[in-house]
Amino acid sequence: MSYREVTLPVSEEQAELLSDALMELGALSVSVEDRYGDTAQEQALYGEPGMPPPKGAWAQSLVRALFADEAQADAALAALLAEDILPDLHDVQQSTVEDQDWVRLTQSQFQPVSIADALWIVPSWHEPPATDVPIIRLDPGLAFGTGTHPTTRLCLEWLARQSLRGQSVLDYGCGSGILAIAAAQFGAETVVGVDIDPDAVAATQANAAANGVVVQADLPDAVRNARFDIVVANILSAPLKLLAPAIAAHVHPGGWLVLSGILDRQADELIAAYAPHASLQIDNSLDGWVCLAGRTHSS
Ligand SMILES: C[S@@+](CC[C@H](N)C(=O)[O-])C[C@H]1O[C@@H](n2cnc3c(N)ncnc32)[C@H](O)[C@@H]1O
Repeated sequence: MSYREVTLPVSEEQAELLSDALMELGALSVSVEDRYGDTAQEQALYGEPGMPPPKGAWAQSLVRALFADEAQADAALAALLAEDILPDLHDVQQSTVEDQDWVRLTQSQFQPVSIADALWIVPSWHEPPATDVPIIRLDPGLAFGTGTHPTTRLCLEWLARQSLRGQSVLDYGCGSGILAIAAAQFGAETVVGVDIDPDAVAATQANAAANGVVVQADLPDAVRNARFDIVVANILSAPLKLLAPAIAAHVHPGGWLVLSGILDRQADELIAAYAPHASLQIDNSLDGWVCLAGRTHSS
């Protein structure tokens, strides 16, 4: 069995109208994605404090609609033209999508990941490797962080190089809780994860419990006046810059601040934004991303 996929490049304003129209016209599913996803031009749609609320689509979006067959896809496109929702079929593409075991296919994309020979991240459907190093059991879910993304990996590698015994660690923007769980498994005494997304807070709580470690997960307000020996924040350049005073204020004087989610070309700007609070340097880079680390000023 196969399906017919129709792909339409659209502007932000058109994305919702077109998605609704495609569903009305019998699409089995419709998804909207960043036309420039996974490139240097990709856009984040976070609702950051002090910034406009998140939008429903990207400036240049791709709408993908799945139809039962080619005839239904053609009929839907004809209706969009007749209704003047589409001016022409110039940039519209169609392709055949073979039916597959989607669960198995998704699972096959998440293999066990080894971090610096110091940690394994293993999905629940895989046998854990025979190893002496800590293992995090983690499945992809609603919250970001499976260990496969370079920004997460860079933070995990930094944590793996530290001696965390007796240290307090804050994972700012904890997503799945992967960094917080790793810190706890590496021996940190107190570990807290905060996130503006309640789904991420719930995911961190569930993942920490599933891995048998104690991580306190909450919304950022819960740690308003708290300080830690180490703060790791894997967010993105724009929010990291905006939050510089707030994030830096969570680090004890002379403690470590580790920032990720930063493209190579954004490193200097971030180092400058944090200069009043900490002496950051590029710790490591991977696939165009850098991780910055440094100690906060002593007083
Ligand atoms: C790229 S994910 C990182 C997840 C995980 N820490 C990792 O390294 O894989 C960024 C996370 O930061 C959260 N986030 C974004 N802006 C934030 C903010 N202003 N305060 C707290 N969390 C934020 C997002 O909801 C998301 O879960």
